[in-house]
Amino acid sequence: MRISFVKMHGLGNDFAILDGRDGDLPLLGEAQIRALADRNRGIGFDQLIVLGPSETADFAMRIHNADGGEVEACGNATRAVGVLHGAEASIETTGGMVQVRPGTSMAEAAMGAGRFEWQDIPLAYAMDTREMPLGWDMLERPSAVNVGNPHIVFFVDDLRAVPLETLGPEIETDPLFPQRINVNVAQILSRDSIRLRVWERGAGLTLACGTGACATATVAYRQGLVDSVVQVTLPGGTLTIRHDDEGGIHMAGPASETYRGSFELDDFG
Ligand SMILES: N[C@@H](CCC[C@H](N)C(=O)O)C(=O)O
Repeated sequence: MRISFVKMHGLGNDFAILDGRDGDLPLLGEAQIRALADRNRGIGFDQLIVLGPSETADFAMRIHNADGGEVEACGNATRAVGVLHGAEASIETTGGMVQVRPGTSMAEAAMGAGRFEWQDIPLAYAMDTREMPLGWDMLERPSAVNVGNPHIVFFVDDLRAVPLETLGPEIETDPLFPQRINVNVAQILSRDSIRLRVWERGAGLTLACGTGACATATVAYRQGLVDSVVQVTLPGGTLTIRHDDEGGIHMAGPASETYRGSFELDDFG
């Protein structure tokens, strides 16, 4: 079976998008997704995005990391899918409902409110974003927030000094996090500017993580470190994150199509 895809990216966080909104896509297995994600032998992407029909929203979006695992939310893909769709839309994800409003090579997305919990266990000290008494080497006293998907956020004085390529996988797979976790390391530059690097669960170091930017900005805002509108700069570029009066998180930033193609499913297991 031949399957068409659209390759897109948001700040260099890249996706292959399969459009099954008319309902005729087969379900791909984890091994097939891993093979397609291979940057030498497959298409190569951080996440595979599968669009489908929805009874509660304009359409549904399922998200798979490069390791094949299905996850709940993806901020950069939300904007990319908005640009692909070309009109304002509500999108059902397993992490909740999101709204997207596309412009030219950019989109704004309403990502919902952050839930201050630690994986399945809402902890008293995590509920109000207080720092948690935990540490991994030079990364200490994180906060945890769920913005559809789970994130842990560390604030540091010098982002460049953090070996995220070694600490990221260690924290992601710590037995404290049975569902694994996205690891954000951030430096506050001013009340409206944050510098951020993210080790993504199931994808590793990426050029940008939209939900990571939302998670980091919302923790920083709740802790009084930044204003309600903040620029979050990742290796791939900058997102604007805004908090509304109800606690909703809004993200704005670029997204664009790279190319279109197709693959033979049998070639990928
Ligand atoms: N790149 C994404 C997040 C993708 C999912 C994440 N790795 C997870 O496992 O939750 C974004 O832009 O938000």
